[in-house]
Amino acid sequence: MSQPIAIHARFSVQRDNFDLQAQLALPGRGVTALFGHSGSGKTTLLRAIAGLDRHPDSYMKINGELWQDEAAGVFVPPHRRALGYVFQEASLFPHLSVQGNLDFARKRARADGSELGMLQTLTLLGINHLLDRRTTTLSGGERQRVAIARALLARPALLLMDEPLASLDSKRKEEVLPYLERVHQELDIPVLYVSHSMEEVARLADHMVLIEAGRVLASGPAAEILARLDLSTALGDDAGTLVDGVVEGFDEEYGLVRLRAAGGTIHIARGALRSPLSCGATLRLRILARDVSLALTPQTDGSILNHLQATVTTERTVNEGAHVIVRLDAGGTPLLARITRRSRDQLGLTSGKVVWAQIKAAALASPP
Ligand SMILES: Nc1ncnc2c1ncn2[C@@H]1O[C@H](COP(=O)(O)OP(=O)(O)OP(=O)(O)O)[C@@H](O)[C@H]1O
Repeated sequence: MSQPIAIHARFSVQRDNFDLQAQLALPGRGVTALFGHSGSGKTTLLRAIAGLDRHPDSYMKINGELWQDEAAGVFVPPHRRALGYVFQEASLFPHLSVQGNLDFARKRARADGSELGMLQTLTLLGINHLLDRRTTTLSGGERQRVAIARALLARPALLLMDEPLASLDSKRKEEVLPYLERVHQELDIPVLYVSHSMEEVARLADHMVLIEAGRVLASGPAAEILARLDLSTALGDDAGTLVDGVVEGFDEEYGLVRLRAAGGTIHIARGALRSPLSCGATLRLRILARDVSLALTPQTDGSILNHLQATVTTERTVNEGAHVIVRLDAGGTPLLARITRRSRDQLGLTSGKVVWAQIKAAALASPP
């Protein structure tokens, strides 16, 4: 569902070897991922939004409140902006307990902020049992959960997260991600989430801003951006689409889950699910273009389990003419397939042709 725009911003950053020109119009609710390669300008943008760095010719307004308008000489300093900031490494006060850190944030909370009480916040992040602990004795994942709770208790109008999982190993990331998903579901404020991990973006983001070399290449609903052929070069191996499915049953003997998606049934290993799901539960899968192959008839003598009937809509040649990314419509759900140009010619693919998209079940690990 599209959200009304609540954030209007424009930043202009000039550095010796880098310049950023970004115009943003972002929704007032949900997670917006700022996605781009290392050095593309994500942190620069987040710091500008927070007011940690001040740049000329810049502008930032949220919910009708003006934080910066250099043309009019307006600049609200960071400590006066109603925002929470979670950094890569949790910067907690080491001399205070977890409770002390949280009390500090609560004292500084905005009177008119959204009503997320202490108990609700502790429960949301699963940190009730840590209150008496010194922050120096916490694991990395626990520290980040406390840092997120502290940011929320300040009742921000905007939550900024700069790669909050980057300093954690994959096991700790998996520990924290479900809490981020819960925060995402419960919070009624916009979250800007910087990441260069497509896994995190696909899992958390409703909206996406794709940044390349200081420029906004695209901005909009994450599922739409990921399915855009014209961005497939920028996304490289991350090109793929998000597909929503409903669990329709289990194949107990082979440890598989059957998902009903718009284009047909998709099998995925039960062990690849991050939490046990029951029939009727919805699941979002990320299907990478490189994991989809195409056939003119349903192949029953191969190892690939998932076959979705789809229609070719458009295509784009990449990798110096060797590959083609084909965009397909599978019962209303967009899919991308990366195949060789030679295969495209052998199959005689043209717009409107009906094909079978084959997706290896084994490629659909930990969704999305
Ligand atoms: N304080 C600074 N002074 C000078 N140059 C900087 C400064 N901070 C960042 N840069 C440069 O600006 C560019 C953008 O950096 P930025 O940290 O915003 O990128 P990023 O997309 O967040 O990267 P990463 O994913 O690696 O964190 C880079 O070329 C970086 O070297």
